[in-house]
Amino acid sequence: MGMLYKGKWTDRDDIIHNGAYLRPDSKYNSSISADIIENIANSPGRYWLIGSNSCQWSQRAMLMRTLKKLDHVIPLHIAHGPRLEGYAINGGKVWNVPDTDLTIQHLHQLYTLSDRHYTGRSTVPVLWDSQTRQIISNESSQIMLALDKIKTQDQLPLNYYPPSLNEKMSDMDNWIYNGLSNGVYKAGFAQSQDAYDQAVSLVFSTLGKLEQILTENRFLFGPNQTASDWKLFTTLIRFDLVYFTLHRCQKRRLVDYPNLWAYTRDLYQTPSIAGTVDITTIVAASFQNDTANNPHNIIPVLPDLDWGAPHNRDIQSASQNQRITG
Ligand SMILES: N[C@@H](CCC(=O)N[C@@H](CS)C(=O)NCC(=O)O)C(=O)O
Repeated sequence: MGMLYKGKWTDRDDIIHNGAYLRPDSKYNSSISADIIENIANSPGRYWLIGSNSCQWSQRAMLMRTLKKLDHVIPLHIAHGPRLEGYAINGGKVWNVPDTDLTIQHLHQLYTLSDRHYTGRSTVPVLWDSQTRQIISNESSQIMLALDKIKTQDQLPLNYYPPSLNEKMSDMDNWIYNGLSNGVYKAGFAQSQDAYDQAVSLVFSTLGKLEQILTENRFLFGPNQTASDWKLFTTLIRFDLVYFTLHRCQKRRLVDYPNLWAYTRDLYQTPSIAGTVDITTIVAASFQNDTANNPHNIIPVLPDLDWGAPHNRDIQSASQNQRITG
């Protein structure tokens, strides 16, 4: 896949250790300051979100932008195209870095614009400050949290991080990340049987426990959606399409878990969300860019999944269906 080393693109990877995949921490991982959050609201068009339609981490940030009605405040650029040096920024063509006369072709060039000695992976999503030409964050969870805090006039007063759930959400997010959301990558990128076995076992024990939790609750923490649900959603929606086959997580499909499958449809049917899900690109880009698992670049035929089928989960908590505001 390749990465930047001291500002230069190299073939190094640094992600497999003893046969196991180890996702490096994002380099711009700190929490986004209150000043920047205020600036985002007050300077529409200054901060850009760069994401990819195939990537579950990008989709988390893109979802939050949509849920919080920030589309006119934070422009979105979708990175796509052949990955010659990591992510192409604009389908193989050049892209004008916003508010500059600079053009780039690869995502990694945005990283070296921000820090010309950057060492690390160049990943999406990126929150980019077009004024200072700096990456503000390349960590989806920090971007989500910051977007949730932005207040604009025409926004619904929704809060996906209710303060009362702070600790519980953080525990839930870590558990789901380790077992499932990153677990499917540990399974898919494993280079030893042992590493694969361990990862897959954790994937399915996590799914089993989630199925249980969703027997009692419409969403992870009750009748209201939280950011934890949206993080989980971006993994679940890819499960039968990509992780089941390409990453060999094939003990059970998402559709074999009645609660999880209905829960995923419930989230998918939330207004404006379907527009952030590009099934065709999720499948095509995942299969075309994983030459280790799919050397001939064959894109599989999509499974028949009816995302629009009634989910019937609102019945469960109709009496308590009040939004948390904040
Ligand atoms: N922890 C990061 C992970 C981001 C990430 O790994 N993105 C993948 C795409 S799904 C990527 O850009 N990979 C390119 C690479 O590792 O070179 C986040 O949640 O934002």
